[in-house]
Amino acid sequence: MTQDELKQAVAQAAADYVAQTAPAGSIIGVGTGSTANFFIDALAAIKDRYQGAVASSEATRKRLEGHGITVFDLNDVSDIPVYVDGADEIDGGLNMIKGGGGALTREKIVAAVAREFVCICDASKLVEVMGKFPLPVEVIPMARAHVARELAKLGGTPVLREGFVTDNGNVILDVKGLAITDPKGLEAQVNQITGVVTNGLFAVRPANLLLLGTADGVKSIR
Ligand SMILES: O=C[C@H](O)[C@H](O)[C@H](O)COP(=O)(O)O
Repeated sequence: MTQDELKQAVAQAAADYVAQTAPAGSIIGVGTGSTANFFIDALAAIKDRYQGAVASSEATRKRLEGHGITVFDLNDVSDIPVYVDGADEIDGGLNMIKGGGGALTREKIVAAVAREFVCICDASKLVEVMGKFPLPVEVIPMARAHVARELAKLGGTPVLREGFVTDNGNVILDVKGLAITDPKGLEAQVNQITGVVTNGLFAVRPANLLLLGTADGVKSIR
């Protein structure tokens, strides 16, 4: 199976899971990225059961609307039974690195409201210790140099994502060389740096369920 076929398989498994568990008339949280895009396409087939969705990025909002799915402002929504999104890396404790597409902050906000986080990945994303994938950190532009110096003190090598601006008007520093043995501690530590909006570690709020696309089929890991 190709990587895209694995992503499509987990996206379909997630849509089936949503159909089984999310109450009719509810609002679904939707992530960002190539795997989430396959999920949006699968969600379109069952869209009439739901009121609509909350999007974690402008790209996701456009794709949802392209399928005729109503997109709600998160401020108008108090209950999201399930949030479905991909990840750049995920470990056995279902902690994740996200933000390869730069949508980490809105993803973290929607995930914070959701009752359940379902992560959908192909098998290449499951790792023992996270950190091979550079950790994305969203930063207020005027704080870029200060935050970079502070991240270097933590042992990382921050690299500005050139020519990229987030949906929130900020920049991204991708931090290489971090061995993430304490994901929750590092998530909190990086978020303490003044000028950081948030970082791509999802450990304070890890996934509840991983649907992993493998050559032997989709595996469910809790
Ligand atoms: O900002 C992007 C998101 O965190 C994505 O969920 C993540 O980068 C994984 O994307 P993909 O499914 O394209 O590998």
